[in-house]
Amino acid sequence: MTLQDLGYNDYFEKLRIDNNLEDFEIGRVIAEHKGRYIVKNEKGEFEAEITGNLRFSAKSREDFPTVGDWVSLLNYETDFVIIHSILSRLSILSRQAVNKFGELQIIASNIDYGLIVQSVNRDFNINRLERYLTLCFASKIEPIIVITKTDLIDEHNLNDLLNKIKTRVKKIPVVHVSNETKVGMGELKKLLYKGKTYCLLGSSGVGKSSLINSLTGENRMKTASISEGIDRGKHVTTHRELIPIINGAILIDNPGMREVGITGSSDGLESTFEKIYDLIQHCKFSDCTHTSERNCAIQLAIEKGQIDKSHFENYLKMEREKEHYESTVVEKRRKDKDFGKMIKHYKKTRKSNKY
Ligand SMILES: Nc1nc2c(ncn2[C@@H]2O[C@H](COP(=O)(O)OP(=O)(O)OP(=O)(O)O)[C@@H](O)[C@H]2O)c(=O)[nH]1
Ligand SMILES: [Zn+2]
Repeated sequence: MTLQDLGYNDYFEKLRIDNNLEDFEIGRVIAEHKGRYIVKNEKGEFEAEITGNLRFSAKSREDFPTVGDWVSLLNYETDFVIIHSILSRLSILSRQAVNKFGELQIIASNIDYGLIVQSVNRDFNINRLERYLTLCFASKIEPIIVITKTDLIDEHNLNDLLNKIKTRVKKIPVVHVSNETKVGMGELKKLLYKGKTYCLLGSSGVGKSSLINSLTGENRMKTASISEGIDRGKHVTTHRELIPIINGAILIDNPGMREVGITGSSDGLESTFEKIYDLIQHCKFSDCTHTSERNCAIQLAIEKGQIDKSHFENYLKMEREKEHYESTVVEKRRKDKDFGKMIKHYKKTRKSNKY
């Protein structure tokens, strides 16, 4: 397997040269577990740890490697390497859950496309679809909508559902598949490009694992755990979280991915609600709430059927959440800072009161 097969390209090669890393080997992080990593390159798979320097200079979670990262390597041993640096990331997917330092939890990096998966039955929900879109835009990941389990409804109902998506979601590819009959798989395959990295986003039970099996052509869930003699004799079970799929594309799937939160809000609303942002710019009332004012640009557009009322309502909801989310993060940071100051002050007075 070459670096290109793992997703390496001219962009990262330029980064390597610009950062004077020509003398280093390069690899991609394919798994992470409690500060230990598996890195893969054309020479094989290696267990890895970060240099002390990287550890001590790290200011936040973002400064540690994550699955999908391209890293420069030191100290080649038979099966062990040291991660010397992380090439700057093209995209970062993080969990909206905020840790005690007010940081997001990073799930994976350098993902090109996000397959947003919803099934035609109970799970189908356009508001949620817009949430996932927003998450993708905020993460710099290109979204593709994949509707699954199409074998469970007839053609008429499927078209209804696809039309519903079309009226609310513009400019995003939508494909529909069945993991049972494999209908539509050909269309999805056309969107899987060689050397591009994908991830699957969607609720539990929508058919993500089945889709992985369809796209790898093997029962991955059986082959995922490989017990190997890494860590010098100690046997650990490692899940490779970066999976080669058809067409030479790459899929990142890890436990965190399944928990990607879409409850908190994020940036990216401008792209999901592009038309609404545009209309707001053109609303002639500067202090308009766009909810009840007469001749408000938004209200007029809704009346004329240019935008969907439910689309606008989802926008309002997500905007409110975003504001709430941002204020809690600011508040949290302020409190942590105050606490830090208090500790400092306490230590200082304790010192000066020594005798
Ligand atoms: N009829 C039908 N059933 C499907 C299809 N895809 C998946 N299923 C079934 O739906 C159930 C859930 O599928 P999974 O692939 O495990 O769903 P998942 O998204 O991976 O779920 P989590 O692992 O919980 O995140 C299983 O019983 C599958 O057999 C499909 O295209 N058609
Ligand atoms: Zn208005």
